[in-house]
Amino acid sequence: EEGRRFYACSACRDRRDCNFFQWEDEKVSEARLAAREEYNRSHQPSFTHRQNVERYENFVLLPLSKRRFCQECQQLLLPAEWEKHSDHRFLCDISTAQLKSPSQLLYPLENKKTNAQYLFADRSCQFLLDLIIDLGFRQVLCVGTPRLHEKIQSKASQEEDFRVRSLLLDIDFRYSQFYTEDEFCHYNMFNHYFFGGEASREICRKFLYQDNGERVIMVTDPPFGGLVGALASSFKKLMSMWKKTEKEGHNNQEMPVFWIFPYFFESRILDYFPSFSMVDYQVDYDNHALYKYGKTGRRQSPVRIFTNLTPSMIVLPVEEGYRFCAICQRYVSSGNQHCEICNSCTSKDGRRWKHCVLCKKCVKPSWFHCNNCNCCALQNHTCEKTDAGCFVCGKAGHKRSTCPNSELNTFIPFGFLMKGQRKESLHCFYGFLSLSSLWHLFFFLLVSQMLSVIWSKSPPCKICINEHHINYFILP
Ligand SMILES: C[S@@+](CC[C@H](N)C(=O)[O-])C[C@H]1O[C@@H](n2cnc3c(N)ncnc32)[C@H](O)[C@@H]1O
Ligand SMILES: [Zn+2]
Ligand SMILES: [Zn+2]
Ligand SMILES: [Zn+2]
Ligand SMILES: [Zn+2]
Ligand SMILES: [Zn+2]
Repeated sequence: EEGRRFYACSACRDRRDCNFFQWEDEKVSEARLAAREEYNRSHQPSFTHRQNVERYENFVLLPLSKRRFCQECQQLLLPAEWEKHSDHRFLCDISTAQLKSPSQLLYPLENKKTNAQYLFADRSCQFLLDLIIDLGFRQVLCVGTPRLHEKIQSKASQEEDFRVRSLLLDIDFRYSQFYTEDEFCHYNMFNHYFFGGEASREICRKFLYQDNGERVIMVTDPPFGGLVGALASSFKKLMSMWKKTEKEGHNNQEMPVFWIFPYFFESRILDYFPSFSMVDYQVDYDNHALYKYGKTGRRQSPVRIFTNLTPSMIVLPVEEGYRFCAICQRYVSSGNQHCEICNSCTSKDGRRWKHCVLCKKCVKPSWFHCNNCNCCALQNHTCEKTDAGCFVCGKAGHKRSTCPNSELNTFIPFGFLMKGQRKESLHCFYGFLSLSSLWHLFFFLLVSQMLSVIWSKSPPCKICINEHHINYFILP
């Protein structure tokens, strides 16, 4: 049952996007190392960040009629380069306003697991910025939040008395065409890696040190398919970078953080950050199909803000139906009723939850208590027989939801077993494959036949929002 440890690409997390693979204890031959180096050299972006900054400086000097953007290469073009892109689709007359909104100009890399670029709807982006300003923050470290960064940057360049500054850390190198080295660092948030080396890390460190780090907040919105553990480890490193600033008298403080993530990851995030709590605010996006329309006709989003700031400080818009619960001392969504027995506003998804006396907790409105399973579940669920053992590891005495071995045996396509994947991956397609019994293999073949028919029309996974699989398990 022991897994074998290996290295793979943390940024892509899909072998179709990046096939790097190496056993932990593998000896790699000189020839293979050289081939790898060569591959890396030939796959560098065509321009460095520095070159891109210089190109941008030249670009803004051009008259409107000479400003082109190649949509196929996702690149600003200087007149000398037009020829090379003549049979590509391109945009003309790129205005200063367009240059200040790169997230509108660039197409979102949303199909790839790697980027999962879901951009904030303006309503949510404005809400975040207003909140940040009202809380008195002046430096915003934007980790994978290009749209928030862009809003801050363009306000700062237009309004003289706007004092907020921001630095974007993101894996999407296309942004290096629009921002200087002080405004954008090419960064992998799954392993805390600065592609620009020590100089780039130093820019980040300096940014966190401004004002003695007193008014810094980090706002991050990672791809939802990513491992919480890997993200948490990187965020802890960023937080400890901040902690090293010499702040008088508050050495035990944590850097304030907004981590934007779906509500069903709450327990995973709290495992790593016990000081965090979930805010009821529903974060909206422009470009994904995840939303369901609620009874009120308003879109319901499962995405929330997790923060280490005191909940009562996070004021949510009353005009959108949020209200303050005086007992819980926090703003909650309109449907979230205070339960007298739990003594808390217990809803996680915005709907009104109901209390189950037998489970001793509040549950989703669509759930009923099942005497077989001894817990609440959907009416038409299939009972998990306790004597059949756990769904994940097969051992008796617990169910898959509490399986202590669920980190094991997660199957990665093309035949590699990976240890270290955690429970949250189990809801996904690949996690499904991991359950290594023949029965599951058979069932998988059956389902994949069905899937191939409906594949093109299949909705995104309700849980992690990736589009290429459907969730099979609904987490409790
Ligand atoms: C869910 S989107 C969030 C965008 C945000 N809602 C906004 O509108 O500004 C995820 C962002 O993280 C970035 N990203 C994806 N993988 C990353 C990685 N390994 N390291 C750093 N950034 C990454 C993407 O390029 C994208 O900008
Ligand atoms: Zn082109
Ligand atoms: Zn309450
Ligand atoms: Zn209750
Ligand atoms: Zn119950
Ligand atoms: Zn049951």
